[in-house]
Amino acid sequence: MYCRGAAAVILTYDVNHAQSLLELEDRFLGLTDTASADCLFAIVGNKVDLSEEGPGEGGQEVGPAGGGGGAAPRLPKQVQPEDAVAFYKKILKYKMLDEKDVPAAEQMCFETSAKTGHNVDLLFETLFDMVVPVILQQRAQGPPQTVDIASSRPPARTRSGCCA
Ligand SMILES: Nc1nc2c(ncn2[C@@H]2O[C@H](COP(=O)(O)OP(=O)(O)OP(=O)(O)O)[C@@H](O)[C@H]2O)c(=O)[nH]1
Repeated sequence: MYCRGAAAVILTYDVNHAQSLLELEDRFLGLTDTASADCLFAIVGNKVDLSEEGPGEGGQEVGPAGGGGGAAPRLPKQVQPEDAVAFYKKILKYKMLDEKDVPAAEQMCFETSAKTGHNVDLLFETLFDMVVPVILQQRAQGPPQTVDIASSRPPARTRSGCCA
């Protein structure tokens, strides 16, 4: 229901939890069936701030200890970028889309941290840069997909009924 007519879908998993990527495929991919035919898909591995290989608060790389300073111990990263790329390619297959007609997998797979903000702006700016021109073009070309009830005229009064 939420995906109906969607121009872009962001599928998010936890980089420290391999099962979360599998669940995207098993449980959530089918939910995108009602998205628009040329819908864009972004695959987002979140919570990189918790993983051993992830960036620190300022975006710098840190070691397994989490950069010191009492930070939570880092977790071994369970999902690698290439796993996300493979999942993106599975989506294209599922949607019967040709790789030539869609943005490259590497462009649509991100690793983020909602906690530190790492790559969050990049994710949304990349998607908006792709989606907004498409939406503007659709609006310019076709009739609106919604009905403006404020502009519709009231039905003409007709005389009817048993006493008319
Ligand atoms: N460290 C860290 N915690 C996060 C991040 N994003 C979300 N969380 C935390 O993860 C928990 C679940 O976040 P939700 O936004 O509810 O995500 P969800 O997909 O509904 O839940 P989960 O499947 O449990 O991750 C919350 O405690 C969040 O604060 C992140 O990038 N880094």
